[in-house]
Amino acid sequence: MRLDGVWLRYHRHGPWVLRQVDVAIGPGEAAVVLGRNGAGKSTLLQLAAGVLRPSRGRVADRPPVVGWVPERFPADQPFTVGAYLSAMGRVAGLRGPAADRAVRHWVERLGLTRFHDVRLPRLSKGTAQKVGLAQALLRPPGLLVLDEPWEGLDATARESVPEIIGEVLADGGTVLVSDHRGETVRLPGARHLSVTDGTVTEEASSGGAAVAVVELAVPAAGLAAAVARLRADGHQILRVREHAVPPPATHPVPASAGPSGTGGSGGASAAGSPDQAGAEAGDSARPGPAPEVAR
Ligand SMILES: Nc1ncnc2c1ncn2[C@@H]1O[C@H](COP(=O)(O)OP(=O)(O)OP(=O)(O)O)[C@@H](O)[C@H]1O
Repeated sequence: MRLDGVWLRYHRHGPWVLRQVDVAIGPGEAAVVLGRNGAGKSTLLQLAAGVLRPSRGRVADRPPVVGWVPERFPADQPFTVGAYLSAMGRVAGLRGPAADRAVRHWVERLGLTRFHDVRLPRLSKGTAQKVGLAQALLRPPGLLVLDEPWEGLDATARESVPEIIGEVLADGGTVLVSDHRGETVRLPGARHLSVTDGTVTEEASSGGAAVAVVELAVPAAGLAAAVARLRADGHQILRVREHAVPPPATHPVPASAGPSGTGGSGGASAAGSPDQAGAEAGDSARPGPAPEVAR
């Protein structure tokens, strides 16, 4: 699918949120949309999914089946989980046994069985998010668009998101996912699109490229915000640890200083243990003593 010269503003005389966006993502490709809060990530995703229409330009070659997972599942609806998913299956064009099978499959896979007869407004945020994920997958999507899919999910469900994305890609689907926390380190093959000042640029993939490890100290009270900001800027958080007193400052090591200075092993360890990332980010960022956390 392609966004050709797409511009978007929400009101006729309002500010442009996105300007001249030209992006093409092919079958079997995943792209992660990065950017600060309010940068325009959700807007870009909604344009791709067809929830919003461009003010200028066009979206072309959108696959016929689109799975759309909004950042916040609209749980204020008087249906049970089972009834809602069955209805969404019908909306997606599934009929009879095919709809029942799809609902059963995703309810079981996402651990929703015991919530089948529970009404949506009574669900916790995380469980409601899983229902939002399930409805997008009832028919195998040619395009899966996920807005911050990790938000509010429990650890098990978080693990299943990259798995599900991998399956959609393996079936030739296209995946677009926004991530202000940098959790998409779990999608190593994905392209990275950065939204800044209304424009979208593609970041060079760091796959295979040398990385450097920078140690920095931040005030404990501002840890969560600092971690979020660094991730939003596309940096990988390898580890967070607490110090009773600020550690002594060290000087930057020149890139030519050899393996211990270039951080080659740090990059490898980040790639080797990314699954710890984010699941505990909120925990490690809370005030109070925290164990050393690998990320
Ligand atoms: N329905 C709307 N009407 C008017 N302005 C909107 C609307 N939705 C979003 N905006 C504005 O568009 C800009 C981009 O918002 P968007 O939600 O796309 O950002 P985002 O990068 O997804 O942010 P976040 O990470 O906080 O979800 C913001 O300035 C926001 O206030």
